[in-house]
Formats: sequence, C-alpha cells, structure tokens
Amino acid sequence: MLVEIVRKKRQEKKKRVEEGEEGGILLSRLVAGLIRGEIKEEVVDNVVLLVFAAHDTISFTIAMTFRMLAHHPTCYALLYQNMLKAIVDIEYEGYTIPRGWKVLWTAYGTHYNPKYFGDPSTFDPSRFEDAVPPYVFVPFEGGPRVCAGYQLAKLNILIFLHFVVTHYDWSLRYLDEPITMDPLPFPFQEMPIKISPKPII
Ligand code: HEM
Repeated sequence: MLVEIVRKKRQEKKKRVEEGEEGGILLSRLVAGLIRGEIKEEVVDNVVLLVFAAHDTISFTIAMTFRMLAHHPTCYALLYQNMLKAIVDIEYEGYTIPRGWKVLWTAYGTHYNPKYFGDPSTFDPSRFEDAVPPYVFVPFEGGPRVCAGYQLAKLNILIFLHFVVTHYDWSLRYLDEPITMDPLPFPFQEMPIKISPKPII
C-alpha cells in the first residue's frame, strides 16, 4: 500500500519538484528527495520507521502509565491534583571502548541501576523531584541519535493523561495481569479498562 502511495505521490510531484518546489509534509519532502535522486528506496522504510517509532512507543507508554497509576492510588491522587493545577516538565560515563567491540546499551541497564535510582523497581515518581544527572534518565536516549519525536511524544502523552485523569473515572479490568516484553512492556491481556465520564459537580 505504501509503495503505491509513494509511486502516486512521485508522479504528482515530479513536475513541481523539477520546477524547484520545496516544502510540504514529511512524505512530500521524502518523495522530493527521491525525485531529485538524493535518496533511493528509503522513502517507504522511513515512513514505516516513523509509524512504528511514533505509534507503538506512545501507546505502550500510555498503557503502562495507567497500569502503574492503577497500582499506586496515592501517586494517582497526587497526579490528579497536579493535573488540575498545571503541566509538568521532564528532561555515559567515560569508558574506553576497545576498537572493534560492539556495544549493546539498554535503557533498562541504566534505569534499574541502584547507583542512580534507589530501589529502582519501585514505582516512585517522586524520585524525579530532585534533579537527575545528565544521561541517566534516558528513555529517548540522547546525543546525536536522540529520539526525533521526543518533544511530540511527551506532549502527546501529557495531553492524553491530562484529559483522562481530569475528565474520566476508570479502573483496570485485570489489575494484576502479567506484563510481557514484545519488545516493549505491555500487559498480557491487552489491559481492558472500564471508563466513564466523571460526574459533573
Ligand atoms: C514514548 C514515546 C517514544 C519513545 C520512548 C521513543 C524512544 C526512542 C529511542 C530510545 C530512540 C533511539 C533509538 C536508537 O537509535 O537506538 C528513538 C529514535 C527515534 N524516534 Fe522515538 N520514541 C518515542 C516516540 C517517538 C515519536 C512520537 C516519533 C515521531 C513522531 C519518534 C521518532 C523517532 C525517530 C525518527 C527516531 C530515529 C532517530 C535517529 O536515529 O536519528 N519517536 N526513539
């Protein structure tokens, strides 16, 4: 399907790109690059990357956030109070790596390191009240390959959370369903929730 969309777009844009047209949405820009011969078949790959990078990450994060909130009513009450008031804000050590080595770093390795986060497996958002050193809390990684959509992702999640928390009452159908890793964490029974608008006071 995507290949067909790109083919159509390419036909539509050919003349305009040859006349020097710039701009448009990401797909238009990628196709323009294709027409100018700057990139080859990477258009489809990039769109697929973006869909997965942008969709599953956000939806899984939101799902796991609600799961944690359901398990921690005190945190939830605090969040609710804060959400009513305002919006929040978020934000390597020097090793010598021998030539030829491949390095596999995972965020879990750092995020579960008790050196940086005491009692790391406890859900405790208050730990972020004190400043965390740079490159220690890195869900979006950092440096030149930092997630290209991290601002959008944070905003998206925050807005979603804000509206659900302030407008709805909800509960998890299976509070303790197991979490599977595939490769992102997600509840095994797909986390059905009961949700209803908050009564108007
Ligand atoms: C909770 C949501 C998200 C998380 C946790 C997340 C996490 C990450 C991480 C860790 C990387 C680095 C991968 C690597 O090279 O090792 C990355 C890369 C990337 N992310 Fe995200 N991401 C999220 C949402 C998004 C969204 C919404 C978009 C686009 C709208 C996006 C687009 C990208 C792209 C294009 C890259 C590749 C950047 C590059 O290699 O230059 N991500 N993301």
